[in-house]
This record gives sequence, C-alpha cells and structure tokens, in this order.
Amino acid sequence: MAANNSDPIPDQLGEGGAGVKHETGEEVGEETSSSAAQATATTMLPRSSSRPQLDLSGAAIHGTLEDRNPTILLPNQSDDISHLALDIGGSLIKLVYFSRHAELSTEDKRKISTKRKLGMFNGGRRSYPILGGRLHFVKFETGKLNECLDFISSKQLHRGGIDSPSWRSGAQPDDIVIKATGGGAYKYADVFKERLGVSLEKEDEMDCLVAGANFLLKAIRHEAFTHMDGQKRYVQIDQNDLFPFLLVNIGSGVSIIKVDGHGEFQRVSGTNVGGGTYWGLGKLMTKCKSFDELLELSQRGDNSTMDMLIGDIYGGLDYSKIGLSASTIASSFGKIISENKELSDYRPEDISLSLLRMISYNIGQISYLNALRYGLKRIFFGGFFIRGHAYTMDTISFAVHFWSKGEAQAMFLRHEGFLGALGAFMSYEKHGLDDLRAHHLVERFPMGAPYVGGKIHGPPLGDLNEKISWMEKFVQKGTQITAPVPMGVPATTGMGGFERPTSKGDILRSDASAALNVGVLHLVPTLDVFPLLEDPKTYEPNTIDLDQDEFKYWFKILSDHLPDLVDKAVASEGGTDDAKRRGDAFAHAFSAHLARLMEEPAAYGKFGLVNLLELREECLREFQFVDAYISIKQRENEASLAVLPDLLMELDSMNEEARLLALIEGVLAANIFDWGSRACVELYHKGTIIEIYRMSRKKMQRPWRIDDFDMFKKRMLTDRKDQPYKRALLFVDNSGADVVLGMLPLARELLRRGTEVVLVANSLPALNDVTANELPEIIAEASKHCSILRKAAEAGGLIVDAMAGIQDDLKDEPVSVPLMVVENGCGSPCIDFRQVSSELAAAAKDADLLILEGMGRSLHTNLNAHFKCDALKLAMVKNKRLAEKLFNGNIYDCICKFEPVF
Ligand SMILES: Nc1ncnc2c1ncn2[C@@H]1O[C@H](COP(=O)(O)OP(=O)(O)O)[C@@H](O)[C@H]1O
Ligand SMILES: CC(C)(COP(=O)(O)O)[C@@H](O)C(=O)NCCC(=O)O
Ligand SMILES: [Mn+2]
Repeated sequence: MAANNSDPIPDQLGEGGAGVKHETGEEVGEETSSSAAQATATTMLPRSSSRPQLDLSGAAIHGTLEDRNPTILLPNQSDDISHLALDIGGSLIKLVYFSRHAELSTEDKRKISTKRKLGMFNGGRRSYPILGGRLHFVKFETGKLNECLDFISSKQLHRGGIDSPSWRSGAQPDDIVIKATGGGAYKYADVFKERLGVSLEKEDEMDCLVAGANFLLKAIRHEAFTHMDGQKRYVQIDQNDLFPFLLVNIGSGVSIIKVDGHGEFQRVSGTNVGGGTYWGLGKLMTKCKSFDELLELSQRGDNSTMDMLIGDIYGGLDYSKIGLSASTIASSFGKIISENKELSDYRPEDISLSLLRMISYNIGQISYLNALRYGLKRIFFGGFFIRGHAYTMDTISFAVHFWSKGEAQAMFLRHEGFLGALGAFMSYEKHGLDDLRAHHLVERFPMGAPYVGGKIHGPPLGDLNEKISWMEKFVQKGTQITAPVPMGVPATTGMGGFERPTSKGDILRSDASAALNVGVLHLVPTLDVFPLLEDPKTYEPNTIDLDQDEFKYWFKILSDHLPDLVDKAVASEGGTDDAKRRGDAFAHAFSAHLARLMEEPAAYGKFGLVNLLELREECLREFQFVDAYISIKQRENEASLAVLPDLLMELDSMNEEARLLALIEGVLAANIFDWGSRACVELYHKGTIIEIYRMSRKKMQRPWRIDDFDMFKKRMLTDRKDQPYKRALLFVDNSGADVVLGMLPLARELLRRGTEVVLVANSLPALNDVTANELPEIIAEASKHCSILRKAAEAGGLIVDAMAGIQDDLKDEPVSVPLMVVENGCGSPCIDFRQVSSELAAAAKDADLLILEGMGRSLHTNLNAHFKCDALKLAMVKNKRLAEKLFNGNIYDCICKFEPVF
C-alpha cells in the first residue's frame, strides 16, 4: 500500500461502538471532577518535518547477535534510494544492503482517537510505520568477485531490489551510483561498470570505519562486549563517555585509529601483520582450503611443539627476575630452529595455533602501546580476522590486559567485519543517523536471512515456504556445525608472563551457522523510553538474571510447553496441513534458539526473561501464527462479560472501603487465568471459568505475600481523598476474567473518582494477554451494563454512538473523565520500559498513578523498577520456583506492592 502522507483524521469515527445501549441506572460518583474531564494532554511528539533521504529512524538488528553481523531493519525507509554499499577489501567484500517491505499503516480508529486525545496528531504529517526494511550484511571472498556480482544482480540490489519501482519499470541502471570503500572500490570499479552498469562512488576507508563503529556504538544496545576467559560480557556504552577510544580494525592488515568524536579521528598506526598474514601463512603451511578450516584446526593445537618457551631456554625454570613464567612464549616458532624436522613433521593444528597466538598477541601488544601513547582506556577491535572466535578474542584481551596491567580494556563488536561497509552505507545521508538511539532498536530473532555470499544465500525475505525449508535444512546443518570441537589441552603454553587464555573457542560457529540469522536489529522510531522511569540509565527490566542455572530451568519450562503451544497455534490457523508444517517449523526454530542459548546464554546479547518470552512470540509470528490463543481469549471474554453485571452490582452494594479491598482482591484473584503457567493450565481442567474465579477469590487471604493495601487505601480514601489521581495508567495483562472481572472494575472505580484511566495493553498478542486492539470491543460490551464505563469510554473516543439523537438526550449528564486505550509497543508477556510505544510515552506525561498487573509485567520484570509517580504492582505468583526465589513464598501467593512518591 502506498504511504499515506496526509494523516487524515476522520471527524466521524464511525461505527466503533455500534449498538451501545445507554443506561441510566448508575450515577457517576460525586468525586468526578469536570476539570479532570478535560482529558487531553497537549504534548506533541517531536517529529522532524523533513525526513532524511535515508530514514534510519527505528533501525533494528536482523542477524544473529552472537554472530557478529546481524542484519539491521529500517522500518521507515520509504524513499527510493540506492540500497547498497560495499567495502571491497583485500580478502573479503562486504555488502550492506537494504531490503524494504511494504507495511500497512496500522492506524485504526482506536489509535486515531486516542492519539487525538493525547495531542499526538499534527495533521499533514504521516504517521509511522509506513514502509519498513532491513539492513542486511553479506560477505564474499574478494577472489570470488563474480559471485558477489551475481548476488547483486540476482537480487537487483543496485536497482533498489526486485521490489523497487525502478526495477519494475525496467529503468536502466546506467546512472546508478553505489557507495563503495576499500581498495577494491578503485581496483574493481571497471568491473562493476561493465557487469552491472553502475558507478562506484568512493568513500574514504577510514571515514567509513569510524562512521560504522560510531553508529554501532551509539545505536545498538548490545553491540560491544568484552571477552575474557571464555566469558562474553556485553557493555552498555554511555554516549557521554564514549570518546576518545582506539579503534583497531584487523582485516588483511591492521589499522589503528584514535577516534575523538563523530567524524573526528586520526589513523595513528597500523601493522602489516594482520588477518592476511595468519590466513596466508596458515594456508601455505597447513594446506587448509578455507580460513575457517584453519581457525578450527587451531582449536585442537598445542603450540608448545613449535614455540620456544621461557622454560625451553631456562631448563624448565621461570625467568622470575623479569616476571616471565616457564610457559611464556619466548619466541614464536623458535623451537623449530633446533629441531631437524620438515614442515610435514609438524601437526597443522599446532602450526595454526602458533600462528594465531603470534599474530593475536602482537596485535594486542601494538594496540596497547598505541592506547598508552594517547592515554586511551578503551580499545575496540573490529575486522573479520576476529571472526567471533573466542580464543582470538581471549588472546587479544589477555595481551591488552597484561601489558596495560588492567588499565586498558579490549572490546569487540558484533558487527566486527562490517564497519567499513556500514559507514559507506551511512554516507548516503549522514544526518539520518543523528536521531537514532538505542531505544529505537529492537532485537528480533528471525530465522533465515542471507549473511554470507557464495552458496548459502538464504531464502528471499518474506517467502515463508522457502524460509521454512531453508530453516529446516539449516537446523540440520547447524547442529553438525555447532557441535563442540574436542580440545587437546596443551599444558605448557603461555606468553608474556601471564597464563594462556583458558578458552580455545571450543565452538567455531561457521559462516553457515551465522547464516541462521536468529537475531536481528529492527529500527523502530515509534519507540520511546518510558518517561516515568525514575532513572532509565540504571533501569533493569529483569528481576532475576537469566544465568546458566536459571536458563536451564526455563529451557525445561518452555520445552515442556512447546507441544501444547504448537497444537494451539496450529488449531488457531484452522489445523490445515500448511498450519501443521508451519507449526513444525516454529517448534524447530524455537528449539534451535533454546539449544543455542543453553549452550551460551549470552549468545544473543544480554538476554533476560523478557527477551526469552518475547522470542517465543516472535518465533510464532515469524511462521505467521497471528494469535495462538485467540479462541481461548474469546471464550473467556464472553464468559466473564456474562457475569460482569452481577459483579458490578455486588461491588456497588459495598461501602467504599470494602469495595476498594474487593476490587484489589478481584484483580489478584482473576490473575489466575494465565495460559503461560503450567500450574494454572492444570487447574482449568477442574472447573468452569467462573468456578475457578470464585474459588480463587475465596482463597484470597490477607496479609498477602507483599501487602501494601492499607497504604494504598489510605492514599485513596483518607490522605488525599479530595485530590484523586489525575491520570492512571493501568497495564493490563490477560484476557477474560483477568481484564473483565479484575482490571475493568478497578478502572471503573478510578473513573468514578475522577481519575482519567488509560488501559495499556500489548500491541501484539502474547499468550492469552489482551491486546490494545481487542480492548475497545470488550469495553463496548462491558459498557452495555455500566454507564460509568460507557460515558468514560465515549469521552475517551472508544465508543462513538452513531445516533446523535441519543447524545442529545444525554446532554445534561455530567461529563465523564475519559477511559482510553493505548498500546504498549510490545508483543511479550513482560515489559521493558526502555522501549515502549510513543503513544504510551505520550499518555504517561500526565499520569500520576501506574498500576502494573500480572506476573510478567510486575514480577518477572519491574518488581524492582522505580517510577517518578505512584506505582501499584499487583500479581498472583503462579510459579512455585519464582515464589520461593523472590519471597520465600508459595505458589498462588499474591503481591500488592504500593510505591508512592511522597
Ligand atoms: N571466510 C573468510 N575468508 C577469508 N578470510 C577470512 C574469512 N573469515 C575471516 N577472515 C579473516 O579476515 C581477514 C579479512 O578481514 P576484513 O575485515 O574483511 O579485511 P579486508 O577488508 O582487508 O578484506 C582475512 O585476512 C582473514 O584473516
Ligand atoms: C508467562 C507468564 C509470565 C505470564 O504470566 P502473567 O503475566 O499473565 O501473569 C507466566 O505464566 C509464567 O511465568 N509462566 C511460566 C512458568 C510456569 O509455567 O509456571
Ligand atoms: Mn499474561
């Protein structure tokens, strides 16, 4: 669909609440304040009026995280620009290209109305997202330039991709100019002109390296990491504390650049002993046919058979006077001199390891010396020599750490080899980068996107069929490739007076394995940091760290849940053969992710439960399961709506105090309807929805495990009775009883007290969570039995009565504060407040109360989060282990945590 640039805001919102009956049986509470009823915030979202040619707003990674070069998604790129940039190096050609995919604008009536209420429309400008796309990263060996040209040609990348208008109109590419960097941009310019008809516009290599590195460090949350003793640790870079740093790009040769800012840098040194040296000498000495083969050999090597160690010179003793241990390498390959052996007498494994150590230590040492020269503490290493190889990174880190006595730190980048190509890509329109922040980037983990050139190109994006079979093939291949490589542990190696690195990179993920683009970076400009977070810098969504032990537990939980989930997903798509095939592919894909994470929990960046639970939902979406729990949700909504009138009557017969308690109890009790909890799902076989709800209510016994109810009651009914909250954001959780019998009655109570209520719900389905799109219908139904809800929903634009006559009849009724719905920007059972929808961020500006409901949003995540306004966290703990771990409590304990800001 074509982009709609004009944001037409219909004056008539049409039939959104058709058929709503007006009732007169209820009075809006006397506390209703009419000023509170003027519910529109005036906040306007900052939007640039002119958009960059290359719209990087909302970029996101698409590629394995562990795999160094995830593809990046640009959801808002809409102009017809050149979509390809190249870095043609001495060894490898790196391509960064943009593939776009049309995305229908998802502006529905609810959103339009809410945005208008929140003051978020500025007519005439288009809303996001319009067109999306991803940045892909692909590499080829420079010696196989033809493969690269074929690849570009087959995907018509030089003409903006096969879907581009220029391609469809059959336009000739004669005047197409592609940005390129690296020596090959000069050397092969003629070949590109001849074969593809395009001109290469040369960009300076150093400019590009620096621009690429700066972009990655600024915009991608888990781009940089340290690697010591086999342990990868992601480092969140503080932009205010980034410069200056040393950038060491280890390609064929090595460039050492001091970076002082954006576009401010100096190439301070370099060395000709680099990746080309390792691969060149290695090829000569071992007869290896590929770089990966050589690297893999090193993992089984023992360099003490070749390297002369201090112990060899000192008769097995340390040279302790100058701090060198017996196992220190005194001279790389030095032992060979005294031996009467031929090359063939040495093990290729040992040769490869000696070479790798020699070169890595040397680069580490030169880098350290340059860091020392300029007083720099941080050294970022890029270039394809590193190849995500644990031992190489450990070796470099050890050298930097040892020589600097811990003063300097070596860091690595996931997109290690693509800095130059990325920089060239960015040079199309440099200012496109300026607005991009880490919160615009969301990690996604799709299966299947091209990464390496040559034979494995991956399926065309969006072609589900190809994706499924490619993924199945990959899973088979990936398992072979990623099997641990047995390690011989050489006891006597070492260098420079410090112990040898412990990690030898027991697993070498091959390029093919990296082609399983399980992690991807999406750029989403509509995401914002939640403005009510007390301190976004220290905010950590996850309550418990997903370490190896914790991951093991979740591995089992999620694996056990998988067959049932697949059944539900397949049924939700009609149970067809196609759905079954997709169901299998989903199960494969998700299991492959779990297996990978089990192997290395840090494989996909710093990964918490919030990410893990979202990963499952993302996997479902990838195989086009729109909403696995749809029928369960509908059934539970209907059953709950049927008993809502009785519940409301019962509540209305109570005094204020009893009612508030009953409401909170009701929320906690109804949170039992959670299809993500094994224990709860077992309960559902034992009774109807209403029976379970009643049983759950009956069991509510105070004090709850955390019980701040009295404090909340005091705030509501005593201390500031005359000052109701102005706006409450209610983060709702599950469909059915949870939202209908729990949260809606609570919302109603707030509304009748004059508090505007914004129901915040998921943008996308996750388990049985209610979504923002589903809420208006539920509210419309509930409103049939409740005039408080009805008037508030009308005031909030959720229900529009088409019959103007009825509106006239109601003219004299008090105006209600509005009830609104906003989406949270997530499709997970948890919430990460660093990345929420701009709609929610806008709604938050005037809020003075947050109510987080459910285990995902208020226990797994955000239990320890602090906000700038009062917060109430309500949940039933439906998992035994979590209850024990967090509170030394029991399953079905309840939490009512009130955190007022005084
Ligand atoms: N598949 C591969 N083929 C060749 N070299 C590789 C491969 N993977 C990693 N390398 C290493 O990466 C180096 C090239 O790194 P790169 O950053 O692409 O530099 P350049 O721009 O000089 O080609 C090679 O010299 C080699 O050490
Ligand atoms: C996925 C959930 C966080 C959803 O809980 P909710 O937010 O709906 O209260 C929860 O069901 C959960 O942690 N389940 C997995 C553990 C289990 O089966 O006990
Ligand atoms: Mn839920």
